[in-house]
Amino acid sequence: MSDQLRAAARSRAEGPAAPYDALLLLSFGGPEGPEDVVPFLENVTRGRGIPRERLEEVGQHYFGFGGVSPINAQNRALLDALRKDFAEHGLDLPVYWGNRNWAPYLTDVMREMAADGRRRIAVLATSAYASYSGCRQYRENLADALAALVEEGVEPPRVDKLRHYFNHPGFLDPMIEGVVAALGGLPEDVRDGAHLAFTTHSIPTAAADTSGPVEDHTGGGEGGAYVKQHLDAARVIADEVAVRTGLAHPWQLVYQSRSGAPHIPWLEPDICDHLEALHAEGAPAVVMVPIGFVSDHMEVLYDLDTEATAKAAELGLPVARSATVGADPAFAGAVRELVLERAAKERGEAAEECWVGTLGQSHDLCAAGCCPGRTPRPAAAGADSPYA
Ligand SMILES: CC1=C(CCC(=O)O)c2cc3nc(cc4[nH]c(cc5[nH]c(cc1n2)c(C)c5CCC(=O)O)c(CCC(=O)O)c4C)C(CCC(=O)O)=C3C
Ligand SMILES: [Fe+2]
Repeated sequence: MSDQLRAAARSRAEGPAAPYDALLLLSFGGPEGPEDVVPFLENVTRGRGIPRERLEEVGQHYFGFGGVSPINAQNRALLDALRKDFAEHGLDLPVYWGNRNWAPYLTDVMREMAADGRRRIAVLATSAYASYSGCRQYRENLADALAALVEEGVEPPRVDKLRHYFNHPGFLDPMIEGVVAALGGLPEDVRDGAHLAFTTHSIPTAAADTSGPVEDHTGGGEGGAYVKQHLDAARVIADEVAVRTGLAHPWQLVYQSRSGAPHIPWLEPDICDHLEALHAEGAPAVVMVPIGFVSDHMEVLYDLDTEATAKAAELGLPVARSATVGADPAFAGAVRELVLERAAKERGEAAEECWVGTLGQSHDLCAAGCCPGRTPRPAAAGADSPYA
């Protein structure tokens, strides 16, 4: 009997997600009250050289929201959406949730999964693009969690990280809808001339240059896979919005939420400087499109909805901010497709590719040297993983 036949039989017997027996939603985490803010920021910035003043400033963003980050509520809503979508599609796959920087902590959830008998886990990170912060750092966190289990004498489950989904239609469709809706919410006299400002997290240009697989690395701050992937997603959204509205809105990729020391170059321009420049050249309105983020967390609610929106008001420039995917059913469906696609491949079956834009389907397994950190550390779920 061919391997292909055997795999198909196994999928029928064990379910379409086989060999996976669980999905783990892996996210950033955030404080749930004022007393959590400082320890959370210490978790995030341990050993990362963020200036004290920047930390105090960011702490104020959280205190301004009662010390509660919106990110955990967003992830709970996504968990519900995933469970609902899986149930509706007859996919019997338990979904767990763990974070890098706050409870429920990844290591605790991994221990719980092992105790529940989960042996082969598909991992969805709440970051759609390649970069150290958005990919390898999560893989290092997975390695740390597996190491903790080994230390405790627990057999570590196998973890596979699902591919980057920046160019998956289920990630882009809700944002296309969102931009069309945001344009519709602008005053009629400025709507047609509105610019689209696609925005994402700034990262050090050195990290951008070495983002993605080694063959995508660039020099001189040109941006590597991180910038390329964002440009690809932005172009798909802008083109589709043009089809939907019948107007080609001018667009640009810009950055936000810079931290780090001022003498270290980070990706620019900043969204606030961009709003100023657009205003100076006579743009009548701007839609800020947070393509770099999966949900309405603090980077979106503070840096865009509070800070950049205040900047625009000061300039007298009408702005709107379009929706992130959050718990949109289309995104939940995309996650299901990503799990089933990878499961099929792991069974040795052919899986249909699903992507839009020009870059093609992202790799399943990060090769050695992908998105390196400043100091080499063990990372799971990649070709250089010390785990099975
Ligand atoms: C690429 C990227 C994403 C997108 C991909 C992804 O989502 O993973 C992201 C997401 C997020 N970043 C977040 C929060 C923070 N990020 C910080 C610091 C940093 N982020 C960086 C990069 C990214 N960050 C970098 C290079 C630093 C410098 C320090 C370092 O090199 O590690 C700091 C320290 C203070 C500051 O300087 O801002 C905080 C508090 C939250 C939670 C929000 C909430 O609570 O709702 C989320 C989702
Ligand atoms: Fe961040």
